[in-house]
Amino acid sequence: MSAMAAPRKKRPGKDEKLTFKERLAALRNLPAFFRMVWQTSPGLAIGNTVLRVAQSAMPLSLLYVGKLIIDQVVHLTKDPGHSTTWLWQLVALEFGLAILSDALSRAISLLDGLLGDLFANHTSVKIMEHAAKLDLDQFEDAEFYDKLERARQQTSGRTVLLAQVLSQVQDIITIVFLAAGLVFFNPWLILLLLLAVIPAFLNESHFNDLYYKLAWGQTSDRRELDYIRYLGASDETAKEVKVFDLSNFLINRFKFISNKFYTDKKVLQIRDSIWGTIFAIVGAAGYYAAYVIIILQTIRGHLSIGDLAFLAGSFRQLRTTFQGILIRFSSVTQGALYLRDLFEYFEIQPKMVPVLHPRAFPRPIQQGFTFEDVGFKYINSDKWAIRHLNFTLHPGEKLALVGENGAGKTTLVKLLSRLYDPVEGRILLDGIDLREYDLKELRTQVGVIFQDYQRYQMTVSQNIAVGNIAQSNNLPMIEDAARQSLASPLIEKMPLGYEQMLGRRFNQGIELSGGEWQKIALARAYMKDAQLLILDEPTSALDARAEYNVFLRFADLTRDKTAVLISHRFSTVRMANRILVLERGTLVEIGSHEELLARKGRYAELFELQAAGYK
Ligand SMILES: Nc1ncnc2c1ncn2[C@@H]1O[C@H](COP(=O)(O)OP(=O)(O)OP(=O)(O)O)[C@@H](O)[C@H]1O
Repeated sequence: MSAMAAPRKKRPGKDEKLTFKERLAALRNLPAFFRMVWQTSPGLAIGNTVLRVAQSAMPLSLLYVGKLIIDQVVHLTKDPGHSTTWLWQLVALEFGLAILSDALSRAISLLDGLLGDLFANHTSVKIMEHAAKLDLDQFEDAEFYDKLERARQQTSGRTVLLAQVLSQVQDIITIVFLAAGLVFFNPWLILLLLLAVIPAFLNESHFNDLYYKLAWGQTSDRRELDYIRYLGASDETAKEVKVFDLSNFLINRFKFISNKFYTDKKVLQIRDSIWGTIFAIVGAAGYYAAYVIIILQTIRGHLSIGDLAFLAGSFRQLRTTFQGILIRFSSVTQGALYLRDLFEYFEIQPKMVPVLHPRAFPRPIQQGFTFEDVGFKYINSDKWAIRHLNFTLHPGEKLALVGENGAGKTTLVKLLSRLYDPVEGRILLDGIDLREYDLKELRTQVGVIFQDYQRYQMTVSQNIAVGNIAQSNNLPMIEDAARQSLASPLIEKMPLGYEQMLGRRFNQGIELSGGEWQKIALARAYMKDAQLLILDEPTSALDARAEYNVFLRFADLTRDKTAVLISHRFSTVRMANRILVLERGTLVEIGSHEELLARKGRYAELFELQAAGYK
C-alpha cells in the first residue's frame, strides 16, 4: 500500500544533473502559479500588471528626452540667440517623467508586498485544507513529511518568485522598447551585448541548479534541525532536557548538522562568486566595446552628442536589463522547480476516496460492527498489527479490549473509526462494508478519545468543544459535557472558569496535571450524541477513586449506546459486558469477566497477575 497515490516524477538526486530541458519544463508550473496568484486577489494582480507595463516604458522615454535636451543645449551654445522655451519644456518633461517613474516603482513594490502577503496566507490555507483531506497513514510516511515541509517552504519563498516573474515580464517589455530605439542606429551592437551576457547567464543557472539540489538533499536533515531546535528551547521539553541533562547532546547534534549545511553551502558560494566575477568582466567588456564603437561614430560625425548620450545610456540600461533577465531566468526556473514541490504536494490524493453514493449511517444500529478476517499493517512496517480478526460488536454492548502493550488494541479502534481501512478482510456495519457509509456521518456517529489525545493550548471551553466543533459557542452543552466527565468541579475552581486559557504557551494560561487534562479531554466524548463511543485508556492518569466514578458515570450515560473501552486496569475492564483479549494482533479470547476467569486462559492469567500486585 503506498501513501503516495500521486504519480511519482523523476526527481533530481544529489548527483543527478538537472538538464536545461528539465529546467524549462519546470516553467510549465507558472500558469498554475499565476492562477493561484489570481485567486489570491484579482484586483491587485491587475493593478500590478498595469503599473509594470507603464514602468517599462520609462527608461526609453527618459533617455530619449535626455538626448533631446543635450542636442538642444548644444544647439543653443552654437546659436545663443535662439529661444530656450523648448529646452525648458523638455527639462520639465524629464522632471515629470522622473517623478512618475519613482512613484510607479513605489506603487509596484507596495502592490508586490500586499500581493505577496496575501499569497502566502492563501497558500498556507490551501496547504492546511489539503492536509485535512489526506489520510492518517500519509502523515506517518517520512517521504510525505518531506514533501509537506518543502511545500510549506513555498509559502514565503514563492512571494519572491512572484515579484521576480513580474519583474521579468516588465524587463522584457523594457528591452523591447530599448531595442526598438537602438535597432534604428546599429542592430549588430545589440547582438554584441547579447553574446557578452550569455556566459554570465549560463554560469548563474548552473549554480542555481547546484543550490536547488543541495537544498533538496537537505530536506530531511532540515526537519531534524527544526526538531532539535524545538527540543532545545520549548516549554514542553524543558523539564526533561534539564533532568536528563540533554542540552549538550542536543547542541552538539545541532552544531554537527548546521555546520554540515554551512560547509556545503560555503564551498558553493565561493565557487559561485569567483565565476560570477569572471563572467561579469566578460559582460563589461562587451558593453565597453559597444561604447567605443559609438564614440568613434560620434567623432566621425555620424552621431550627435545627444545621440551619443542616448545610445550610451540605452546600452548601459540594455546591458543591466539583459543581465537581470538572464540571471533572473535561472532563479525563476529554480523557483519553478520549488513550485513543482508545492504542486506535487497538492497532487497527493487521499486513498480513502468517498464512495459515489454513500449510505446513510443506520439510526439506530441494528446488527452492530462485524470484523471479517480483518488484517492491517502500518505503511511504514512489514509487521501485521492486526491479523485474522473475527468478532461482532453488538449494538448497546460495552466491550473492553485487553492485551499487552503493542497487542493491537489502538489499531483495532482506529479501524473501527475508519482512520485506516483494513488491508485484508472487511468491517461490516449492519452487514454492509464500513467503506460504503458516508465518512463524515460516521465521524459524527462514532466518538473516540485516544490515549494520546491533544492538549490544546486554548481555553477550557474550546478544549471541550473540539469534540464537536460546530457547537463551540454552545456553552450550556459544553458545561453539560464537563459535568458528565466529572471535569466541572475542576473548571469551577479555575480563575476564569470556562474561559481559562490552558497550557503555558499563551498569556494567563495555566498548566493542569495529567489527570486534570484527562478529565477535560474526556468531556469531548460527551459533546456529540454518537452511537458508538470509544475510550482508549481515557482514565490512565486518573486516581483510583476518580476512575471508578468516571466509569460508573460512563456506564450510566452510555446505557443505550455501544461502547468500546481500552484499559489496563481490570477493575475497569470487568465492568464491560464482554472482554476481547488480543495478543500480537489476534483474538485469543472473548467473553464476560466471569466466563474468561472460568476459562483460566490468558485473561485469567493477566487478571491474577494484577490482583497479586495488590495483595
Ligand atoms: N503509526 C504506526 N506506525 C507503525 N507501526 C505502528 C503504528 N502504531 C502502532 N504500530 C505498531 O502496531 C502494533 C500495535 O500497536 P497498537 O498501538 O495497536 O498497540 P496497543 O495494543 O494499543 O498498545 P498499548 O497498550 O501500548 O497502547 C505495535 O507493534 C506497534 O509497534
